[in-house]
Amino acid sequence: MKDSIDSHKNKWMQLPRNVVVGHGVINDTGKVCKDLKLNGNALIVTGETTLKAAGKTVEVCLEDCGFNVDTIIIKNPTLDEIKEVKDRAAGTKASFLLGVGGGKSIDIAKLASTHLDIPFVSIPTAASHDGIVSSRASIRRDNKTVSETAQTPIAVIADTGIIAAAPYRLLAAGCGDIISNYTAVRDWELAHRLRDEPFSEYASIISKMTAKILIESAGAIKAGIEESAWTVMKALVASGVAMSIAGSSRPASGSEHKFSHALDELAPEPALHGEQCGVGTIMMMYLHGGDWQEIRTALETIGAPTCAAELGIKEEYIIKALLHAHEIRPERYTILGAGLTREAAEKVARITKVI
Ligand SMILES: NC(=O)c1ccc[n+]([C@@H]2O[C@H](COP(=O)([O-])OP(=O)(O)OC[C@H]3O[C@@H](n4cnc5c(N)ncnc54)[C@H](O)[C@@H]3O)[C@@H](O)[C@H]2O)c1
Ligand SMILES: O=P(O)(O)OC[C@@H](O)CO
Ligand SMILES: [Zn+2]
Repeated sequence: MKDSIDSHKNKWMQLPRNVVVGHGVINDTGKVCKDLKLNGNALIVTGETTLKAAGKTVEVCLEDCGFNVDTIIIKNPTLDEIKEVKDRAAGTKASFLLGVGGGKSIDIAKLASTHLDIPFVSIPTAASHDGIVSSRASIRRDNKTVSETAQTPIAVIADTGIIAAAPYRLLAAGCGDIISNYTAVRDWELAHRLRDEPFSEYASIISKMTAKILIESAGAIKAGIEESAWTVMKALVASGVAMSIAGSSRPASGSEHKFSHALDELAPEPALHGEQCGVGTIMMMYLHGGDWQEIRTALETIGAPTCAAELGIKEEYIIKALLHAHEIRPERYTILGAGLTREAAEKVARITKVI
């Protein structure tokens, strides 16, 4: 039989099996793991703060359900720390990992479990990033941020009580990470048109719609309100699913993420990932000729930073990051093209009131 073009098509999409969101659901961690037929030894990957916020509770829940539990404290998603987690998991014969914390704990657990070929459960303690369900891990390699393919968590347990009690700055940062989908999709469309890059209509629509719903809900996102944690968590899950459908971070990461990654490399004290991406979105939307004021107003309404001073980053680093952003993942084509001139970088930052 003659092969048709369609018979060559092959796509592998990974999505989580259980997504459990709600007040107090952290107490169901053991039950969720049993439901997934996980057993044996568990390794919790968490940070110092998030151990107190949720890691200890996860430990107790798992032990109550008969699991042997070990915990490792991590700081940054570097190759060294990922190796430490893998060695510890091998030493304790862990049969699954749990990432409990912000984006860094989750990315480390995600990538280490992928390398070990064991399942991983994602337990976010803050709605600060959209890596909660994605099949990507953003890690540091030679002081550069790289995006690696990783497995999707087998389950997500998002306790809105814990997330709402976390510092509000984290929730506002998560909104910045979602709003950045607007420019990420515009960049992707551009790369599709100019470079014939593969493009997923479904992933792009989910990604844009998620940002749109969040912008429309901006006025209702407030500190200490659990409903706000729900709204942002739903958006982060949807954005992660868009990345899993695309099989890349393209629907959620474009020129604004390059700007944020450049700040991570250049600024002495970078701000939160989502905060930097939000500010980057204002400027990249200006470059795209879109409604950058809408982005700025939404971030302002939410209480997320919109300028260098609010990020706590000196203006010179904003310009440096704009000048170097295109060098980050050069294979990912965006509106930054081959780079901005200093004059253009200063102009975009001034017009959009970032500096
Ligand atoms: N894999 C992906 O698809 C993806 C998507 C978006 C972001 N990321 C990555 O995620 C990271 C950003 O995530 P992040 O902003 O959460 O960073 P993070 O993990 O460093 O967390 C930020 C801070 O919040 C604190 N924190 C978290 N929960 C808390 C709580 N309940 N109470 C008090 N403090 C709490 C942490 O201790 C930390 O100091 C970056 O490395 C970024 O590249 C990955
Ligand atoms: O691939 P990167 O640029 O790390 O992006 C992943 C994530 O930050 C998207 O919100
Ligand atoms: Zn991001």
